[in-house]
Amino acid sequence: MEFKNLDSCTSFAKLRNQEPCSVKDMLTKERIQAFSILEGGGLTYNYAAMPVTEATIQTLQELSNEQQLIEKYIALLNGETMNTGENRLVLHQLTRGQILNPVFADNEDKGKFYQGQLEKIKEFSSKVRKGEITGSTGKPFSTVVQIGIGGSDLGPRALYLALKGSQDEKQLAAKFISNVDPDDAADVISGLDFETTLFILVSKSGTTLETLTNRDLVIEAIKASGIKGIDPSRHIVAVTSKTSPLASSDTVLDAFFIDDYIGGRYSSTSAVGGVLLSLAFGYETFAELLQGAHEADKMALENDITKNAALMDALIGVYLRNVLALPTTAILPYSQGLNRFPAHLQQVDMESNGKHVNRSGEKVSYATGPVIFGESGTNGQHSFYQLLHQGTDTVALQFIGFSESQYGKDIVVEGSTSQKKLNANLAAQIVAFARGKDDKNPNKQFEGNRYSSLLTARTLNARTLGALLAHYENKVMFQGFAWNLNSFDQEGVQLGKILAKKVLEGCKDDPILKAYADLL
Ligand SMILES: O=P(O)(O)OC[C@H]1O[C@H](O)[C@H](O)[C@@H](O)[C@@H]1O
Repeated sequence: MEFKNLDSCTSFAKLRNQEPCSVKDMLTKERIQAFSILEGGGLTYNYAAMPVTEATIQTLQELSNEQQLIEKYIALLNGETMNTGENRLVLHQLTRGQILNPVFADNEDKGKFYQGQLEKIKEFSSKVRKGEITGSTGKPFSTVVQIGIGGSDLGPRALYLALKGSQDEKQLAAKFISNVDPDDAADVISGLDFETTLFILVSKSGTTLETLTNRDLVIEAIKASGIKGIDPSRHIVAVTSKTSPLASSDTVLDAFFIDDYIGGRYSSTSAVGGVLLSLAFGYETFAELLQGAHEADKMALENDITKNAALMDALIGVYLRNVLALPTTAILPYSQGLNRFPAHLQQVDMESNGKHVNRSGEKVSYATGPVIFGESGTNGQHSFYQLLHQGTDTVALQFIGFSESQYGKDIVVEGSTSQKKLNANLAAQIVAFARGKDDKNPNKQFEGNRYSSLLTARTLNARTLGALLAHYENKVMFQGFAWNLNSFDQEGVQLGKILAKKVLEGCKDDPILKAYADLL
């Protein structure tokens, strides 16, 4: 396997020399049908409104071959040390099922280890949901609160919100405490009945300041509640690494484990998301989510880019970033359930590929990960779409849509249901962005040629959600390979943490830090 920079690829030079095309006149019914890829898990990726021709696609295929994107994915699945910065394997796909060879590390079969944790989650969540495991005063649990930050919060939270509307059976309510701002915890705690609340303390490292602080805050609040006989340790479970300080703690009801080979932002399909989702919706729902993700992971092995949605999305993304020089990507789900999904993808994408050096630590001379932002539609239309339509920057657009709503509670107003109105808006936006509109008045002129892709499924459920999650994780992975980055470490978040510690220690010898600290 060869690791080389994007700008040393002959296929990339070829791509740059091709005449860019405009989607303005290209969008036809035939193209919409043809430029579509079935992804596992009931998901379809459509790239008809992306500025690519058959020639572009051919060259992107050459780039995929030249950068050995599939070979690198295979190596990752087979347990090669792809996270070179931290000298770790990268095994999040294995949390949803084994695809290739068994992977051995730390003297164990890692697939079996993750499976073992799943079994444990299944049993525990079932007992809690049946009331066989209760709080310390004997009442069954009815609420779970996840305490965690970054990958231990964003993914699980986004997935929980996405599935809340697709379940009609018994649900345990879930809430989240992440920020070290005490108002976050205070707000959540104020509405809780501690006797029926189970806290899930999630920290892979077991050392994250925010999470440990919030744990202590919660324990103090439980103690201060004055509830007779309440024991905080019977209301907390931990999700962490076996070696973390939280694991050895006798202050928790139970502990579930992940390991160093699951990056925080890729941990939603491990115990980090599994405990919460299984408690809230039942283990079967979590298993369906894993199944959807596993199906998409398997599809991502396809060499032919016209049959591999995540790979195609990744390569078109590279084209937009490195040939058309677009700095930003907007994630636009036309689904209220996905309203925190863009926030999760910000971490997945920007923490993975927001890097300026390659795997060998050399500075690269091309653009890497884009800025990601997003909001659910149609809300976003009434906010930032003005810039998307008529601003001076072209933003790469990624729409997500579903034919059916989750709750199915809908009425016909003026001849159409709300779901129809939602999807009519989505279709209209894609066409408006691509085609634009001529007008004599420059203020009302839409240039068009603004590119978008569309991920669709019949409805947002556990399986399609799992596939959607895997789609983006795999897209980011392929882009990291194409850019020759290590997408699996995150050194860039360290400096601020270290300086914050210095501030807490009294700033010692740094007058600038002290000046800022004194402002607050
Ligand atoms: O799960 P934890 O070890 O508490 O880590 C929580 C978060 O901390 C760091 O800031 C990392 O940048 C994130 O990738 C991680 O998800």
